[in-house]
Amino acid sequence: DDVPSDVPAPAPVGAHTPPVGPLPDALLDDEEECSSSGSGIKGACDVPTATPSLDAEETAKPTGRFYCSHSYVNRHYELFGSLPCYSDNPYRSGSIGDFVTPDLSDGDTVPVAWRNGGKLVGEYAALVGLPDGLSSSLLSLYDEIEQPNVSSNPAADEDNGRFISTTNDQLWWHAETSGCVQHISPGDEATHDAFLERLSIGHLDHTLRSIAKTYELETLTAYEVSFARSANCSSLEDLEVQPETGGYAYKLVIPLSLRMTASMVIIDDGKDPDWHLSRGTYSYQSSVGICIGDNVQHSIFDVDPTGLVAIVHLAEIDEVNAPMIGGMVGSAFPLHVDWLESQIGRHYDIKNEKATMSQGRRRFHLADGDDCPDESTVEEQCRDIQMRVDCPVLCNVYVSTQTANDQIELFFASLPIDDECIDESNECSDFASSGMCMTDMEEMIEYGCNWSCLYCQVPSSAELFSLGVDQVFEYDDEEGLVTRVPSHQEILERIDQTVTHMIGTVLVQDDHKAYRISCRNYQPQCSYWAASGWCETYAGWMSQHCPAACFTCPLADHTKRCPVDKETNVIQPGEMNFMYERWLSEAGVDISTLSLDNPPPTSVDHPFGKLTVVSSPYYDMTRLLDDDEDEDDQPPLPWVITIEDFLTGEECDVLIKHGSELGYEQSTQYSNTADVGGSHEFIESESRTSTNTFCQGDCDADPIVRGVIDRIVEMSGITANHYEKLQLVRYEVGQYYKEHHDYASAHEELPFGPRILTFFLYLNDDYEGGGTSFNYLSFTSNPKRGMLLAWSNMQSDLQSMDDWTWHEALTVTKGLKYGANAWVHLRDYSSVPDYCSN
Ligand SMILES: O=C(O)CCC(=O)C(=O)O
Ligand SMILES: [Fe+2]
Repeated sequence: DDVPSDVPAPAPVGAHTPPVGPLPDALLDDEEECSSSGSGIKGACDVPTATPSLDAEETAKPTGRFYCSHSYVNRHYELFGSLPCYSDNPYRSGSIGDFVTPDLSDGDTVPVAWRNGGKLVGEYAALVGLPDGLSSSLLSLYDEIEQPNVSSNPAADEDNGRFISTTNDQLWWHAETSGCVQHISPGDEATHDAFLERLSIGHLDHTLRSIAKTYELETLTAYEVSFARSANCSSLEDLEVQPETGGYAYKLVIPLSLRMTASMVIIDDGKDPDWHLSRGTYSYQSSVGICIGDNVQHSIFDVDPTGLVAIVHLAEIDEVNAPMIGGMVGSAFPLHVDWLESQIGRHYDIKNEKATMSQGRRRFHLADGDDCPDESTVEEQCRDIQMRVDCPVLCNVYVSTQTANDQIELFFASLPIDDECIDESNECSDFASSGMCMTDMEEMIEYGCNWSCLYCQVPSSAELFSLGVDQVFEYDDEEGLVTRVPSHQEILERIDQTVTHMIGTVLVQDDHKAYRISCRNYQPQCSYWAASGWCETYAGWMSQHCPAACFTCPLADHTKRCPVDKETNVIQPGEMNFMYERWLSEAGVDISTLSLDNPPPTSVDHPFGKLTVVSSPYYDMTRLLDDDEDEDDQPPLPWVITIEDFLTGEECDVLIKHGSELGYEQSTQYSNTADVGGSHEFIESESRTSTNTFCQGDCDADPIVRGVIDRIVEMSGITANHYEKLQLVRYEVGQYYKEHHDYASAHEELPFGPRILTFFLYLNDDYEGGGTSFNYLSFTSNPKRGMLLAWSNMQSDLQSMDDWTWHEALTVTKGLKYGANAWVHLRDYSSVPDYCSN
């Protein structure tokens, strides 16, 4: 064998420290001849045998057909050694020469570079010895894409690629890139995963580790993968340039099915119009891949219509290069920057098992933009790359949050099936979705709702369990509340910790039983906020909206989060009527003599205005009852009273003015059904078509408004902290508020308690219709500007709502109606935080 045995070796990676400094002169020499014969793998010229010596570069003077020299470099241009290349490139005349590789075994990584006129080119390229199983593992995957489909229907071009759905539920994107190369890349993340799984079967992690060592990278992530076919290439057309990432992004090309003639060119820059003539080519060998890095122009060219390679894009992803890589949208799997960042530090594990896949890939949760099309047109529209970037969830590009539940599902799957765990009533799922598993655990157990409530000793239902809504990475912090923006990594860690908390505590510990259905993330930004410290800063609010991310499941229950203190009730049972009786006595009526036989007068002068008794417990109710109704079954009649001129005209005008300034909005109604977390919604409803606003800010601070509130306080004897802000209402012609009650049972469980009284104020009267009608009391008010209408919403015993005081605001038939509600609560209202208010 003519080949000197001391040709510099592809030394085991990391086995030496490369010398630093300028290139030795010897390497700047011009072409040298290859020394004749031998039995190299190329047949034409012997390939130097690899040996681990680094001292012999000067003696490595290949002769014969080797005519250029090239160097091993790392990414700092430090010299490792040199290898000859040979001159008789059969396809290109005038090229400097082809690179010749030694035999590489699995894990050997040889950084390579051509040298041209003393200049090193192709700075970040390396040959990589591949594990034996890798090609066959990937080929088997390619076979599953129904090859005939690929080869008989070449896709037109990049923009007109097409999706191929395979029988095993994979989705591939098949497009022809410039020239003659067809790319077949995963069309969704599940397929992407399948590809990575095959890579891991082939021990890709081992290869990646070698590459990472060669380039002195901490980590490598296989962020994009595809198959490439060189179909009908007749010239060097498929020129690509790796982006400039400072040495952190690479692509590894793995030969799968090639003839000896299939080649790849690597060149230095695109400035030379004859670039393809100026640099050498590299011919593939079966178990050697080529890793191409920054700024390296390269191309598959020519001659092998069946040529097939796999391309694995690798990067040490960080905040700097993620946007650069992410900017190169161009496959069916758009490289969203957020997605890339979320893969930081991810590496393929050495184990072949699927279970270790989680080591290699970060589950990623991305939200769709606002303008995504509806489902029906998705298939067509999602062929557009931009659409796939903008609507990744809709287009099924990235893993949806549901799969953050993978671990949870595994957890459930690992549990024994508990046959005892059943529902004994069909109503259980409704109970569960209304939050009763949390608030009424004893009843739910009695009903036998163990399954729906996940109460079983071993909660064996992944189906019902949820971490809540999809989590996102972005938060538009308009109010500037976030003091520290969390990194994606931190957000993902928070999601992981949430899963761990669920599996380790919530789903297994008895004291968390009640919260298994309700402990969720109710907002998409929960993990973001939690990672930024909000569980501490905004503890109460977060425990309502994000109990899962804050690990505060028991506080999902508002009775725990917002305790009710009945000791602070402003009136005691039986005292409800005292207020009205005091009014009468203030108007000179002797209330001690009042009885059914001696009812109060219907009209008296009160210091605050002309007082009319519309209804009182001393009035006869029989006229209000149907024939079949018995008086004894009915609660006593309530007090309903009007006081004319309670407000001055000026006060009315000021309130109307403030209402207009604040802006009236479509009114809502309070929903009595709680969501799973025990919160109640305000819903727009057909039964309330008017608009309203709340008197806050300038309105509430206005001395004239304060005067009105002081008067109501004096009149009621209940201090201002028990009132909601005045609700200013406005009805246009045709608007109304259908029969309803101001009492809301859900308020009983809230810190401020139910609305015991309503003071309704009429602010104008230049309209028609619009009276307030109490159908059970056969009374409809006759609106007068400045008039107060006062009634009780609860019976005097404070045990239940007063059914007599259902009421409605009749349709306004002409003009505009303005009014105001002052609602009085049983307990303090003003200091109750928002997160305890519904
Ligand atoms: O506008 C009215 O007359 C009554 C309004 C009312 O009942 C309410 O807003 O709750
Ligand atoms: Fe009302």
